[in-house]
Amino acid sequence: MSELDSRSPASGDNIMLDCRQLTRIYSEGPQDLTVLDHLDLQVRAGERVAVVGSSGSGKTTLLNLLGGLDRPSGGEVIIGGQSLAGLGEAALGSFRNRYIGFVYQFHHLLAEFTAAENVALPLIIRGQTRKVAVDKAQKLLDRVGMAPRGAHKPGELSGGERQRVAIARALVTDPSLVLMDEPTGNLDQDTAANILAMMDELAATTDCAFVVVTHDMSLAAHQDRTMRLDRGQLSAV
Ligand SMILES: Nc1ncnc2c1ncn2[C@@H]1O[C@H](COP(=O)(O)OP(=O)(O)OP(=O)(O)O)[C@@H](O)[C@H]1O
Repeated sequence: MSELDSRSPASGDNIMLDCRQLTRIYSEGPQDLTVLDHLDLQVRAGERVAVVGSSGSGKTTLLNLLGGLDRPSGGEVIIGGQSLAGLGEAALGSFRNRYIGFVYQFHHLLAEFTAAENVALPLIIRGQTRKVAVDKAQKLLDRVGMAPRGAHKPGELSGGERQRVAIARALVTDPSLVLMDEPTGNLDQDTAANILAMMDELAATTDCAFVVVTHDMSLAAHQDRTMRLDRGQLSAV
């Protein structure tokens, strides 16, 4: 967080993610659909928050706004003191690459690249040399227990292994915020337990904030707190 710390008033009070009055209205259909309605959420550095809610309640919509993949109809998302509203498209892309890690159930690893190359890619995009990027990628792969499989392409890995590679890729840039959508979906219990243990270690050793969307109540219970999304608002569970 060093670069953000120096320019961030919000990080002084330890709030890493600050959503204020976040509203998203879809206007494409015959009727406007208000999915998020003046939603507030604060997540501290090093804190893990689970978001649960029924299908269609707006969890993906929320994650997309938090990750700067979509723009709100109202309100704002502030990460480490930086309002995403203040960033144009190119700056938003760089900010995302630098400060936000994404882990989705369908991990979108690039099939033609090895696991190590997939993990190194966000650093290469950021302008790091290939050597620096690959060295750091190897460290992250080691951390998720995947170092011996770094030379394999995604098609040669199991679902759980691919998910661990995706987590390494999300963390390789030392993000301030990690957004996870069903990170243990499709995984067997042992692999899911491994991933939970890894998240515990990360939360204890970095000041990264986590927002974890899940239907899995045991995964939710494992986070520091759980919020339920309902009718466009979050409330504590
Ligand atoms: N681009 C869009 N245009 C119009 N409506 C949309 C759009 N994206 C999502 N919606 C609607 O917004 C609501 C919330 O969708 P969202 O995908 O955020 O829910 P969710 O909680 O992630 O659901 P699930 O758990 O089933 O994945 C749904 O009614 C959905 O149909």
